[in-house]
Amino acid sequence: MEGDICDPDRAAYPRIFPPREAGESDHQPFERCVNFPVSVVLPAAGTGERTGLQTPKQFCSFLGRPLISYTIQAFERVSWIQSIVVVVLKENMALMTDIIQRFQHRKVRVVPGGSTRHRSICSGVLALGELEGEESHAAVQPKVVIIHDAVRPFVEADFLYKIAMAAKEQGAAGAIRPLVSTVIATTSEGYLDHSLDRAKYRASEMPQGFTYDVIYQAYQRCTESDFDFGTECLHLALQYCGVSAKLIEGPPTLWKVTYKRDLAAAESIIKETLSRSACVVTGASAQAVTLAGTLQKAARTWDMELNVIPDLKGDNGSYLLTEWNFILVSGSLPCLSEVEAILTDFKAANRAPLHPFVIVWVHLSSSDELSISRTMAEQVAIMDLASAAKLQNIFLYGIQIHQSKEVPPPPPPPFVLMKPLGGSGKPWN
Ligand SMILES: Nc1ccn([C@@H]2O[C@H](COP(=O)(O)OP(=O)(O)OP(=O)(O)O)[C@@H](O)[C@H]2O)c(=O)n1
Ligand SMILES: O=P(O)(O)OC[C@@H](O)[C@@H](O)[C@@H](O)CO
Repeated sequence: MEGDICDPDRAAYPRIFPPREAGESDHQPFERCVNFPVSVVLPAAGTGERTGLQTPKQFCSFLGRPLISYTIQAFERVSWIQSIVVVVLKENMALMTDIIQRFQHRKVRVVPGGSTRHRSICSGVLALGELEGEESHAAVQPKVVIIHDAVRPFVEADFLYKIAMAAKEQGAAGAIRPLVSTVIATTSEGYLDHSLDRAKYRASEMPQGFTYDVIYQAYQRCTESDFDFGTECLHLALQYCGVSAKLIEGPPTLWKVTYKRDLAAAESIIKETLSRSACVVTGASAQAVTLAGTLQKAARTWDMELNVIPDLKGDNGSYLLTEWNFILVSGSLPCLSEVEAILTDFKAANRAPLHPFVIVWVHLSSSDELSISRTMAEQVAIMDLASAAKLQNIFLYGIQIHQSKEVPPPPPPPFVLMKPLGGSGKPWN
């Protein structure tokens, strides 16, 4: 049914969420989902000439991670998207496969692109009709295809939901934004011919959605000239399938990375949003899970996203590659081995810590017999560990929350960071 609540663990996904615009609705803890198969085509076979860089912009790295990995993650975290086809130049297919493996992306297939964006998108759409390998078990031919430029990393699940639902109803749907500049027509001699009434026009952005049949037919019927010079999929749907797309005004975060300045803007947004997310590792301790749950609820009021996981093993290992702030909550007697283990995991993940990581070790102690000497010894030990971690560009903080057995536990304190033990980095928030 439309709007079914599903995937209540959505918060468990690693998230990059674009800065909230004034008045935007608060982050929803649950995700609306659709009840028909939806797949995504991410055209990423361009060369990014307008950036003036050798590296195509979709492969430019921010905080040790290529731009396209952030875009893929934005779609991966949407549980009702069954599969993602990334379309890259043949010579970049090995690189793209490596990125998928390194950042443990799921539901992703790579296909070769073409000499123009339309040819690349068409290649992705055709691939959705030819399911192969393990994909054929997990995914079916989609009812709706979402097409989204791989260089638009800031896209939210709520907007994708709107586009998918409108595409299913209407056959096609697209994101639009108000024009910033007026559109004018020029004469062949380079003079003004006429200007368009800006109020009547909008900028066509991405994501766009189409029923599979519409976009498939549109590409079957369009001309070579469309393939070579066209820039608008919505036009093909209208021209060759008679489907007039539903237009939905999107948030300003849907902009496309086109010029070098856009790369700098994207990096600052990624950094800003990453500083507002953290991974809480609770271990097996029920006490730690309780505190983490309280923290997660409180963090939402600070516009922060906390992913709560028991450990960093298996699939959760991907957090070591995508998260920058970790809160290790240990309810047992302080065992530095948990901290040492996470530092070892970081080393094994071979993260190039160009920017400081932060690990906050929260130790809940309820024993009244904690001897002063023991506490001192632990503090010295963790400060030594923090000094060693700092050489890896990891700032280790320690917080000890001691509650006596005699006194009922107080409400969890507002999460205030202590001065770093041994580190000297800025508190992460
Ligand atoms: N033959 C092409 C050209 C573009 N794209 C993709 O379409 C998206 C939007 O295109 P654009 O911003 O124009 O990217 P480039 O073509 O790489 O940029 P430029 O025109 O500056 O070279 C990008 O993700 C790009 O990789 C594609 O898949 N295949
Ligand atoms: O023309 P470019 O390849 O730079 O970008 C593609 C854009 O035209 C396209 O993403 C939107 O305008 C929606 O169709």
